[in-house]
Amino acid sequence: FCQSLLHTVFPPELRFASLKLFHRVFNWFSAYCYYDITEIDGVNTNELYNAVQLYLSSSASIAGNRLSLTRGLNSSAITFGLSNNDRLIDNFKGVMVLWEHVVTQRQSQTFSWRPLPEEKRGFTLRVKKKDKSVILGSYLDFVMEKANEIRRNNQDRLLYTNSRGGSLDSRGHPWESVPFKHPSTFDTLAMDPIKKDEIMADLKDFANGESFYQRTGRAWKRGYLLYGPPGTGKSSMIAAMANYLGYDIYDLELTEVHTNSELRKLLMKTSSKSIIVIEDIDCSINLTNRKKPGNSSARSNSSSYDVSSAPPPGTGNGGEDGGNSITLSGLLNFTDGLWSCCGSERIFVFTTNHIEKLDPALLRSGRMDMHIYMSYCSFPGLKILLKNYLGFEDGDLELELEEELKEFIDKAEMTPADISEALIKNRRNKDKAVRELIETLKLKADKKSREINSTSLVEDEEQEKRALESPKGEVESQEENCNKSQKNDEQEQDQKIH
Ligand SMILES: Nc1ncnc2c1ncn2[C@@H]1O[C@H](COP(=O)(O)OP(=O)(O)OP(=O)(O)O)[C@@H](O)[C@H]1O
Ligand SMILES: [Mg+2]
Repeated sequence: FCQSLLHTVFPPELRFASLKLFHRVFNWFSAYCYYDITEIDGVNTNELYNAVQLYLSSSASIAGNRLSLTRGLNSSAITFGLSNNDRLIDNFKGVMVLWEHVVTQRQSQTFSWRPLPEEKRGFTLRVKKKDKSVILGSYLDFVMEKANEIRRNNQDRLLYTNSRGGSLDSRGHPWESVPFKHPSTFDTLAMDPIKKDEIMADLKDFANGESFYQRTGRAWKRGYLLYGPPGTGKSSMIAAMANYLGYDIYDLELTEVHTNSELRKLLMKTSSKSIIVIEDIDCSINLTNRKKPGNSSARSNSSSYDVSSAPPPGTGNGGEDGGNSITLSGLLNFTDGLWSCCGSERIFVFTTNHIEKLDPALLRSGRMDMHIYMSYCSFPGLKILLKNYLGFEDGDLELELEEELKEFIDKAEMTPADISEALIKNRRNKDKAVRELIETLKLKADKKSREINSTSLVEDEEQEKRALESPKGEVESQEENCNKSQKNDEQEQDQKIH
């Protein structure tokens, strides 16, 4: 009645002014303050709204009588949420706060770049005025952190990639994301079990090492360099790492990044508990020689990356040179410099097929903490594949077949990718699969040994020719050299295997 009286008696301006005054007086005497977290902030989606919704879902599922259920596209879990205009009390460090989910109809469609939903949704947080500092200081950070944790535990990990040409999305982010669903785990990864355990222990130590990193004054990050021939499981290893730790993956496409400062901005927008991946780093580094069309040659020379004249990492301008191209030192600053610490708990993984092509600056100790050689399939690796693809447990395989596999697997130099293909083909008939695999291994081993023989034969012939052509004194020294280089080759191979 009062409201209708107010409507008829007072003009709208006066009504508005009196309401404002009423609110001001009310706020003055009220013991509470209120914070509104709306779903849409201007035209952008408010991330805090989504985080609060997820955070409250953990307590709402226990406390609430009426809940709204949601399941995101491709998500594996259902989240509970507060229904419209429902309330929930939360406790943080002994401080009681009240959350209310407020849903109102949007009055009229105002002009905007994209159509807005008809309902206006938001959370209102009610806090006692005396507790304001606690809440603003750490509660909202805690809510964000908790929401991320819930998302990760729901197996809703994300795979990010940098947008084409460095463009930003509608929310101003340079990363685009999709749900990450790679099924690779350390159980499915075929490699030497001792090496695998070592890597898993290293990852766990890293994830649990907050106090260690704090104590030793090191940034909480770790670098892994995965190298080896194609198809030996480098990408699968990255997926296994992410699944093991529950981290998001940022797959950095270096060819889409044009300047060092762009690279830094990308880094700033990554979250903690994530793996930042640069695949085929050797190919990306070659790209640093790119020349911008139309650049003067002097300028492009100075902005290009040159192995011999690469400035030491961390030397300020870092070869930015007007920001025309991304340089090795820019990349090193990305992983190592001050900016690399703008988040925490991050893992950098670089992969390459040709470690020998990489600049020593990338390989020096302390930069990439662990160098992991992904080798051709070894016998322990093969056993894992036989178990996963055909269900062979230890001792299931006939001794004779096992011996044959053991004999030929190293000589054949087949990648786990090749072997898994061979096993998939005959997975309905286990015995046939093993028999065929042995045949393939034998063939490949034979081919390899013939290749080795033929190359050594050619070398011998060449040596003989040279011996005939040159005077006697030189022959001896050439033979010596040859022996030396053979020895070196052998040593190199030994080192690789170890
Ligand atoms: N070590 C492994 N254990 C189990 N499966 C493997 C392994 N290596 C390769 N595979 C299989 O082969 C496929 C290709 O492997 P992956 O993409 O991980 O190789 P890569 O080393 O990253 O190759 P590239 O150097 O070409 O990127 C995978 O999908 C997986 O099924
Ligand atoms: Mg790969």
